[in-house]
Amino acid sequence: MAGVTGRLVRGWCLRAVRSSLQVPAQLHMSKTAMGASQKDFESAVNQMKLLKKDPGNEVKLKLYAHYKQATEGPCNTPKPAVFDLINKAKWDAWNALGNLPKETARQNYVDLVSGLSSSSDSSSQVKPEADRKQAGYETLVMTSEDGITKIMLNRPTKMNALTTQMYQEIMLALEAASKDDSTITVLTGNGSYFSSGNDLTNFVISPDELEERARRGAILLRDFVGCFIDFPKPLVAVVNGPAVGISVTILRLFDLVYASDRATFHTPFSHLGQTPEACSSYTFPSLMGPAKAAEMLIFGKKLTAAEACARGLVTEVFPDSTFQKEVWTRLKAYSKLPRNALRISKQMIRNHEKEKLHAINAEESRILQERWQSDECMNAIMNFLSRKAKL
Ligand SMILES: CCCCCCCCCCC/C=C/C(=O)SCCNC(=O)CCNC(=O)[C@H](O)C(C)(C)COP(=O)(O)OP(=O)(O)OC[C@H]1O[C@@H](n2cnc3c(N)ncnc32)[C@H](O)[C@@H]1OP(=O)(O)O
Repeated sequence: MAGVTGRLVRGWCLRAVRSSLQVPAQLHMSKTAMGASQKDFESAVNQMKLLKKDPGNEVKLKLYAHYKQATEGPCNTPKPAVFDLINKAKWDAWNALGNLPKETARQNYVDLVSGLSSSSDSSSQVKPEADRKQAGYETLVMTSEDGITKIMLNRPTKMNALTTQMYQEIMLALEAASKDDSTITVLTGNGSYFSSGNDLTNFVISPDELEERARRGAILLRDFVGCFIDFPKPLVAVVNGPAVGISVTILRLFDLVYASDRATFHTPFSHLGQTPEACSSYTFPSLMGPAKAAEMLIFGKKLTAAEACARGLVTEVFPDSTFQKEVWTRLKAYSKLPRNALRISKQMIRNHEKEKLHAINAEESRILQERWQSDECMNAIMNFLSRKAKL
């Protein structure tokens, strides 16, 4: 009986909404953003030889230390005499990396060099100081100013619900932000919502397409979340209003989460016949304990901003009336901090669990691929679309 209902629902969805969905090609982040290969490392070493501007002693020491760690592992030479100042500074820098894995050191070295190259490239170009809006996005507004790249979700009349095009544009925007000369990257929403999560019209498809679309949806989801796991710079969420679904679960992959006191945090996965994503099945219990995580992820309890802050999901809550002013003043000050130190510190905090997060992301995406084809999920989507069509 349920199967028949499911088939009817799927047929109804197609007829009722008459959507002409196109399936865009899947987008993959470049290998460099995912982890530096030996080739990336060698090319960064060669790039350093061509650098025209002296990056200063502090940076040179970091480069030295990461080069040694990447090629030889933890510091293995005797400590130089106290008066041998240069060699002692080099030894201290290398020794300070402790047991940092070779791969991480290699990635950090590549990031350091790429930061130096992009800042020397940018200094050779004449760019206006004013807000630089970047063209080419239909669902986002991307701007760069004062060392901050801002990615703003821009479907305010649909509460910034995430279409498949939007997931792809966000991935492109993150890739661009990871390589630009900004210090901090911010994600925020235009209008009253931060985001209402996955756009449920992503499910408006014909029954014979469902299996293939679910397969592609799972790849899209995995790649999308993967970009956040791997994002190399400090990433800040400016949660301007309510957040639903994946726009809540993804927050644990940000480095700072600032919320207006008007924001709410809602993950109604069970109501939609779906299951948690963006690694939240692991990150939420580890953040707030399994009992509180269950309340959100299994039973769909909606949290206020203050509650989300108490559970560690939000860094700080601001009154809505002063939210934008206070947050941007704070971020502008942070963006003046030494860029490479921020990046390296972020990576030191995040690298420990990266591999685990990728594995969890893959598993959650696989489970959702099955869920999307279930009658429970299709019935829930139909309920939403029926209300929308005022049937
Ligand atoms: C085959 C499968 C392929 C799938 C590929 C996907 C790949 C990645 C998947 C990642 C998994 C993510 C999961 C989630 O995020 S689960 C959460 C999903 N979101 C919701 O359930 C929210 C649904 N929306 C609402 O409940 C309400 O709209 C809301 C409470 C957000 C606001 O209510 P309000 O009454 O204030 O406003 P309206 O409902 O009138 O909204 C205004 C218009 O915006 C449209 N809208 C809003 N949110 C969504 C949405 N999420 N999906 C689609 N449309 C949305 C709403 O319909 C109104 O539109 P109209 O003016 O045209 O009626």
